[in-house]
Amino acid sequence: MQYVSTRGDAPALGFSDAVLAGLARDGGLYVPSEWPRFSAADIRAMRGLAYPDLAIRVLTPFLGGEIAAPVFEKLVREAYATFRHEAVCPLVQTGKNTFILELFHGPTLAFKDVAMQLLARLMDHVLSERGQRATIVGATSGDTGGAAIDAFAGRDRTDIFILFPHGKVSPVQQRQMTTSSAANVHALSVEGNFDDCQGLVKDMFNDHAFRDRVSLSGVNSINWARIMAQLVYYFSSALSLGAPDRPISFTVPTGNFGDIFAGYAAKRMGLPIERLIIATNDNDILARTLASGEYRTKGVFATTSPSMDIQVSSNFERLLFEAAGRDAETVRRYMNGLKQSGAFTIEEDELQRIRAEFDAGRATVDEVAATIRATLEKSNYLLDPHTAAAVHVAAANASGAVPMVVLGTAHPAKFPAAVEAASGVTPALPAWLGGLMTADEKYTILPSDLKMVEDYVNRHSRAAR
Ligand SMILES: Cc1ncc(COP(=O)(O)O)c(C=O)c1O
Ligand SMILES: N[C@@H](CCOP(=O)(O)O)C(=O)O
Repeated sequence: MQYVSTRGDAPALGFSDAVLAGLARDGGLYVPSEWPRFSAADIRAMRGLAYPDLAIRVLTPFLGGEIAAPVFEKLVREAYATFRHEAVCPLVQTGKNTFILELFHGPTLAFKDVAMQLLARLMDHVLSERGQRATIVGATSGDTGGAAIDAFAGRDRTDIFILFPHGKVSPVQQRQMTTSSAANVHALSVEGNFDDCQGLVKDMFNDHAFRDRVSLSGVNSINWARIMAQLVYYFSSALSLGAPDRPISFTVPTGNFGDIFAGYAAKRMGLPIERLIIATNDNDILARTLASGEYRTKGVFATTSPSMDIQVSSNFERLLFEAAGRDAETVRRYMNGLKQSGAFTIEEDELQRIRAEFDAGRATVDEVAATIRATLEKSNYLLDPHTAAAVHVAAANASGAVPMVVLGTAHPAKFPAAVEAASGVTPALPAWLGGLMTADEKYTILPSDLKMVEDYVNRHSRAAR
């Protein structure tokens, strides 16, 4: 198994190199050179597997034989032992044919833990084998940062630098990034929005001299291993609802398009997914794009679901690559348009291919609040605002006959102010996170300036040469 760049101008890499590379050197994103396929019989044989065993079965084809089976099994088992629910990602029924896939039972109460706990262990393993160190950079609108810091804190082979938008994440999210006492953790509060943070991270990767000097690696969903780990829970939930003998639809609260792209990947691997529904908040660029064919950025609005306050949705590039029949030149043209004028128009046949798999909808701040309230009243289930956006969009798109699984991406206690305002209930943090809100914070405020961020990273990275 090799990994190829969506922009076609970077060398194809094996699994370990693709994981360490993060972003390809041509600015593109790595995807597998071909999608592994499971037959219906293969999928049927996965029924009843515990989550770690399922992960081993589903993910092994992506490794290209580069990680020995017993090593990979150990890393997977350790990663999911950090979760506080025996099922790892349990499925909860909230309506006649509607379900919430709870992805927030990991250490930081967000779906990011599912991939990050495995990615940190994989990177550590590859770096140890090679006797190398790496500098990790990541951009976050709130959840990726905390999950990455938890997973990488104290690891000797990596220093981690997380860029978050100053004053635009929830207090719980901020503290999950700023209260780590590990010496290898650096929380950087950037004067800008998430798109600025993500732009800085991509610019660091595209500055090849800097990239090589500090041995740069990334933990955002630009890193293929993030998407790979996230596709396992599409299998686990579909299997428990009757796959491969029954189709399932998924609605996914979407920002950077990583989580829903994992669903697309699962479908390409043979999982019978009927519809993939993109749910956005007021930052509805993806819903507008599916409706009009034009991807056009406009200002970012601050909402009650801050982790989805995104305009430049990185992983949409991976979908464009597939929709264009893996034509890297088309992707380069679209991405140049985005860089130069903040917009591009998708060719009609490619748009039709995207619409054949995906629907999209939007939930406003008021609709999110109403959904939190109504779901508590009807189903006695307390949603976080991101999951609520998806529940709202799912209701408008459900067919009734096909089970609809909504991805529950965060625990409501990460967003107590919004949840309380909507429902009157203040969700409590689990006891094991009890000290979070009183621990000392440590972070550095930086302007949204590439040179200043690179200088900071250079001075604090142990991998810098
Ligand atoms: C709670 C929550 N829901 C949804 C999303 C959107 O996921 P993605 O960026 O993979 O589309 C995020 C951020 O990634 C998030 O933190
Ligand atoms: N919503 C994310 C934004 C970064 O997304 P990623 O999946 O590319 O890491 C966040 O919470 O940080």
